[in-house]
Amino acid sequence: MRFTKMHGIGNDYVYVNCFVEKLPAEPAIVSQAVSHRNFGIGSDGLILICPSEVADARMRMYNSDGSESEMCGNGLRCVAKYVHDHNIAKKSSLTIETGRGILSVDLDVVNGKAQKVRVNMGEPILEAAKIPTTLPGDPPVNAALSVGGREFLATCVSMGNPHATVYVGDEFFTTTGRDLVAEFGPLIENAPVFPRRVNAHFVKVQSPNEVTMRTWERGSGITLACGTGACAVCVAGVLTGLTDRKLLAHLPGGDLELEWSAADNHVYMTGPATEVFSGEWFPA
Ligand SMILES: N[C@@H](CCC[C@H](N)C(=O)O)C(=O)O
Repeated sequence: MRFTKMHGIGNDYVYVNCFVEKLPAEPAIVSQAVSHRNFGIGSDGLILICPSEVADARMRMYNSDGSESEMCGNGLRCVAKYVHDHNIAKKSSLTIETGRGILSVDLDVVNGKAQKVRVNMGEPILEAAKIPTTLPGDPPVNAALSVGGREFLATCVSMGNPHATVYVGDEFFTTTGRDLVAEFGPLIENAPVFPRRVNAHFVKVQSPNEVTMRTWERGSGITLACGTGACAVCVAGVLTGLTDRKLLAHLPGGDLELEWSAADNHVYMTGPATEVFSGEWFPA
């Protein structure tokens, strides 16, 4: 199976061009196999770039545990770059069909290659039942969430996929010794109040326009970045009153620029997309 390895600020996926390539097995099985960092290619999951009847291309994304997600922000920027750079649609404005509908993307093209990508991520989903979560509130803002003997205040948003943001102190950003994101991330992901699990974001506010965040992703664990997560953190910051509508998010793999627009209620995400290498994978 021919593939291309790409990443958005370190959130790395194996991309397969399904305009020309056929998967050798079910995507869930392929995702688990290729994602393995020792026995596979090594990635946070698998992303399929497929033909679409309603957009320039369609994205399907699978986490490293094989589960399919509705959306992937870093993946979407990479899909747009691939569609442009590999001549599927040589346009600087593209539409991509995702699990949450058709999203539009603008590319910053330098020497014929897309570098920075701006995505209109659509409106955040704020009804608890649609996120989905059983925490109180539409949406739940600073809702009490007790896991592993610790109390968090969770603000929940869906960007097509479910996110919970908790504001924490410096102890969650030290990775030597006890890693609290590795400890509490899976407990939040699998808490019974999230019937379809959740992506968990641990956030420190630096200023009204700047945060530092670490993520435990549903189905993939700790990643270097989460694009939909950064969008959800932008929305959570406005809902809690902790940050403004325009936000610079520092993630372990790099920075993303976010805006929750008051004009159209859509969230905009801007960041880089990088192609690393292409190859051929031989299924066992
Ligand atoms: N890394 C992604 C999100 C990938 C999907 C997520 N783990 C889920 O299951 O919802 C991003 O950049 O948004």
